[in-house]
Amino acid sequence: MKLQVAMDVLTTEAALELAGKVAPYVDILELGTPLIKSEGLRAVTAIKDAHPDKIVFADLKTMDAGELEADIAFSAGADIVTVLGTAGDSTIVGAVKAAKAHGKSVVVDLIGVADKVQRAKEVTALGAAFVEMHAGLDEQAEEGFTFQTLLSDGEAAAVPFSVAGGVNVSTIASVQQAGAQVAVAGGAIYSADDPAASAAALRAAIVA
Ligand SMILES: O=C(CO)[C@H](O)[C@H](O)COP(=O)(O)O
Repeated sequence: MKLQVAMDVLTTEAALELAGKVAPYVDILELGTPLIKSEGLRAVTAIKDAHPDKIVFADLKTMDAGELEADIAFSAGADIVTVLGTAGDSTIVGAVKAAKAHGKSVVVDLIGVADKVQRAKEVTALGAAFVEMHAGLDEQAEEGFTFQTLLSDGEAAAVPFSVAGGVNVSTIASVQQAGAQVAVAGGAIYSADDPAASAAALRAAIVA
């Protein structure tokens, strides 16, 4: 299982500093949606230039203009972009078309999708490399939220998936046991007093 850090920071400088600390322990460097909205795709280029050996993930959360948005992010250096599962099929197909043209990948983020299992199957058939079983920051704060649902949905969908939203050193083993290809950790790393130590602990919890 790969480890992805979600860099939900607001400046390119902060992202470069964080990536510099945690890169030895992670496989995928994610530029979070707030970072891309704040800094634009220049931040993607800066991270790829600094870490050409890492997979760079641009969390665009595209909802429309799939081909165009994916194309500009791949041109800026992204290896993976996200499209929302709530988008129409034509938006996902457009992003997949851009990915094929660049030799890159699309991940479909299932945040806010009521039936994640069904949509995961549909978007995989449309060409998504994998789906993200994702509970956003707001959903995590809602009463009744259970992390376990993300895992059971991933298992039930039986397609390649990542898990995002509440991954930490206590939960990462369950993510791997559920069969996820990627565990995404944001706050558990960037909010830690020592992000490198936190990333190292998450890496150590993954069974090779
Ligand atoms: O994409 C996101 C929010 O939309 C976050 O990056 C993702 O949910 C990570 O969450 P956490 O900080 O709980 O690990």
